[in-house]
Amino acid sequence: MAQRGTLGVAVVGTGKMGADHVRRIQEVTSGARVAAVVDVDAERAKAVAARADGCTAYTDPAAAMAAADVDAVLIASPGPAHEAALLTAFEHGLPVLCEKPLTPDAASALRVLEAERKVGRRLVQVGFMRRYDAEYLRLKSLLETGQLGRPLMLHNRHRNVASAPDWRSEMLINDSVVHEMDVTRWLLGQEITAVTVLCPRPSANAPDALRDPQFVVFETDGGAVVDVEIFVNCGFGYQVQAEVVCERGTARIGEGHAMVTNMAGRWGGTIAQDFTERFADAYDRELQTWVDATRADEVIGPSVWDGYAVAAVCEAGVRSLEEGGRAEVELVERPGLYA
Ligand SMILES: NC(=O)c1ccc[n+]([C@@H]2O[C@H](COP(=O)([O-])OP(=O)(O)OC[C@H]3O[C@@H](n4cnc5c(N)ncnc54)[C@H](O)[C@@H]3O)[C@@H](O)[C@H]2O)c1
Ligand SMILES: O[C@H]1[C@H](O)[C@@H](O)[C@H](O)[C@@H](O)[C@H]1O
Repeated sequence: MAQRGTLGVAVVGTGKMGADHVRRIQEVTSGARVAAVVDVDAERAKAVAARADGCTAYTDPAAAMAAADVDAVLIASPGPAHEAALLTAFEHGLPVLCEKPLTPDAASALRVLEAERKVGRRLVQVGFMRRYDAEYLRLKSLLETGQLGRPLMLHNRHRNVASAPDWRSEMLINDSVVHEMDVTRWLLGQEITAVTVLCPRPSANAPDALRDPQFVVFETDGGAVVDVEIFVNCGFGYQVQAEVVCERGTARIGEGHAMVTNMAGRWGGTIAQDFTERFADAYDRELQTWVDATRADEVIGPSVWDGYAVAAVCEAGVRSLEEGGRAEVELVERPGLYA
């Protein structure tokens, strides 16, 4: 099939991620241009539009998606605004790269799933960027060789320097552990069936009433047990680490030892401070993959089913956090479109 010409992308939401994706499309990605930006904050949209040649600023996503020079949509507005933007994109038959989460809860994710099924073909790639990170890709390839035997356990650490002052305890699950939910399903090829959240004494550095850190345990339908330490006010850096324990060996990523320095009687290195630094390559690869696939009229990568399944796991996680104990995950039957 002939490849489409340069893809005109509308970026919806021009905050931290949206503005970074606009820069990426302009400076890093080939085969795409920013045709439109949308933000409910008109001044912000205008300021970001001014950085891209021939880009129009909008405040209404529907108006941008109706524009003749828009061929695809990148959604980087806050999670609660994703459903409306996705449904509008479906009305126009536009392919979408939607930042995580697909939507903030399983019911709305299911509505998006039903709407995409009505369209009759996949349109959405969900922005679970860790699937494009070089270290995670190496880990996945190693597991696929079968050399290590079957995976039994997966240990994860996910640390952020500091949370925003308005963070609530469930956001550690919905905004952060959401990535380990996707990574678990993708790396192991198994669904998560139950979640247990344990809360140690909160760090004195966490804002008032925030239960930080949390220790989250997943059980999977393949019999694996997965743990996640999530600590969003660790103070010292941004760290994402994973170790898979298999029958014949283990494999660990995320040590961040790309460069080790020796100086003044000490050895060491630096720790990334933020996800835009740690996952810069992953975001670049994610976006280029989406552009290339879209230009070839294909949709690959994390699907609406993945977004829905993770939303259901998040709900179980929040139930366990709020009510204590182990919460089971309920999923509808997987439709053929996502087989
Ligand atoms: N993949 C990752 O690692 C990663 C990292 C950070 C954020 N995210 C996700 O990216 C999305 C955006 O996060 P952010 O940190 O950039 O947020 P942000 O608050 O910095 O920016 C959001 C922007 O969207 C605008 N907005 C709000 N409602 C809108 C609507 N209905 N239509 C258009 N614009 C609207 C806001 O005015 C703001 O400019 C979220 O879904 C978030 O979870 C993903
Ligand atoms: O929204 C961000 C983002 O998703 C990061 O990738 C994650 O590490 C953070 O914990 C979260 O707050």
